[in-house]
Amino acid sequence: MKIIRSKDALRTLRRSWIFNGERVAVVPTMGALHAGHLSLVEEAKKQADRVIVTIFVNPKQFNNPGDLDNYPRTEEDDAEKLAPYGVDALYAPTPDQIYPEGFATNVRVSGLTEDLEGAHRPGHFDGVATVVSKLFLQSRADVACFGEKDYQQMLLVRRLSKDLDIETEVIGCPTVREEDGLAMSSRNVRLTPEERAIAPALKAEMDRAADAIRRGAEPRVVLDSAKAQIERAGYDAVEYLEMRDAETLAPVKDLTRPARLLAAAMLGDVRLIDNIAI
Ligand SMILES: Nc1ncnc2c1ncn2[C@@H]1O[C@H](COP(=O)(O)OP(=O)(O)OP(=O)(O)O)[C@@H](O)[C@H]1O
Ligand SMILES: CC(C)(CO)[C@@H](O)C(=O)[O-]
Ligand code: BAL
Repeated sequence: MKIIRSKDALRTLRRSWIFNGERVAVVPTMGALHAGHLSLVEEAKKQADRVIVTIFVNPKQFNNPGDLDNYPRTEEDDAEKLAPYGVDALYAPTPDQIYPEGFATNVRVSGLTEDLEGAHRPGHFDGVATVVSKLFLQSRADVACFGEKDYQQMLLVRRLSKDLDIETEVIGCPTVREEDGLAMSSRNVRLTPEERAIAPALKAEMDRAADAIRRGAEPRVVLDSAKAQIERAGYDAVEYLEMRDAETLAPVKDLTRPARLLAAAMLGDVRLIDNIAI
């Protein structure tokens, strides 16, 4: 696996692959890799001949400076984790390769990003859209794998790729979970043992709520009661727990179209998100 720091080196490598008619996949990450990321790498291997994993902790998408400072950075371990997966290149650019002196462009996807995560993390999705546009254009990959764990992010990336005529197809991959149902996330390592024991309550209550709604209970009542249960289990605050159209994320009141439950909640100073199909 080659470790690449510059966009020029990435371009040279990609050109040699394209010259041989090989398909290229990219898996964008912020590092601190876990089994969720590795499932994206496995899907990328199925989709293409060559796989690039990117690691870049993107300052532009952190709305909270403490979160950026505390974000785990474990590049050596990450490279070791990737080694058995037959990844061709690890692209871990220096910041100037993404945001050179004078950088002044902002990519914003409207509509999809204004609510849910967008409402609670101002500026976050502009940062994601901007960096993902750059990673797509620098890698010129045929496909990119994104996790459903960050469902709103996956939809916005799909939208921007279509809107900007970027020829990178966005593939969504299912959320990988711990045995007790907690969605794997790089931020989970910041939970104390007590918080880690409480953490599965979020998914458990979402499952219970989804069952009740499928059986015909009134969604608003079910979701309000699920929020209260999550807080009773020990979460500090549920920021949102909503039922939305699975494609547009518009609010929905019934199950006439595929829908999704999406939630974000604070546990101590760690913010966890999750979503499930309903
Ligand atoms: N549990 C998971 N299952 C499937 N994909 C995942 C999972 N966790 C993260 N991903 C995906 O991996 C990619 C990189 O995500 P990222 O590096 O932010 O990891 P993360 O664990 O989501 O970290 P964070 O703590 O920032 O949420 C994204 O496409 C994300 O959706
Ligand atoms: C897509 C991404 C790598 C952009 O920085 C990030 O938001 C993430 O890790 O999900
Ligand atoms: N996993 C999405 C990136 C973020 O939370 O900043």
